[in-house]
Amino acid sequence: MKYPDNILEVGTLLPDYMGFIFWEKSARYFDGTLPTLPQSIKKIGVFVNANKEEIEAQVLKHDLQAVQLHGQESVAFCHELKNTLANTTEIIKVFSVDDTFDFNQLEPFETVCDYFLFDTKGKLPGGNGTTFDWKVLEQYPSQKPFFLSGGIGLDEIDLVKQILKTDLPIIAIDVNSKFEIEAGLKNKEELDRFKQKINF
Ligand SMILES: O=C(O)c1ccccc1N[C@@H]1O[C@H](COP(=O)(O)O)[C@@H](O)[C@H]1O
Repeated sequence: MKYPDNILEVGTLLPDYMGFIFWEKSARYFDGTLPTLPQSIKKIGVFVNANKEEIEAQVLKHDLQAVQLHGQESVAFCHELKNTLANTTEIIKVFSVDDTFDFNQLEPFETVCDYFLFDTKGKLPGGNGTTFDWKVLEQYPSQKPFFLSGGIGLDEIDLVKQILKTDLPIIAIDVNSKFEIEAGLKNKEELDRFKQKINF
């Protein structure tokens, strides 16, 4: 999300989370002032290999309830960040998935983040607009709840409904570029349709 009026408009749909990209190279880069959203919506800051001070500054400035680490952040970094943010901010660690993804790499992150997020491996760190083959998630070895992400749009409604019927601990369906009129500007009507259809 990027534009205040659009943020407020989408806020009326009461998503559980709303994300703001703090990676300067993104067309969705957010450097404005956040309007006041309903309290139930947790604001996520999305970062790519940012340093601790930068993350902490944005958390304080925008009163973020969660940070999404969308780069190659290490276990030690997540651990340090968790202590710095005094456990009051959720830490979501992103993994870029393809058919060869090794789920063993998750284990050391178990104790240093609150959620995993699985996005599709692509040219960009995120926002590639492509899905990965969710069949690989049959190998998911953990109980930790995760966000399902990567190129999810209206065409994926049936697949989303199917995967939500499995035992996988999916806590959120994360949508982005497939619901855009232009980068950062979301189509509220389409988001509403998606939300009603998946009824999550
Ligand atoms: O959207 C971006 O520009 C972006 C840039 C850098 C890191 C993450 C980014 N977006 C996140 O990527 C996933 C998947 O998005 P999409 O559905 O494939 O467009 C999502 O979490 C976005 O917040």
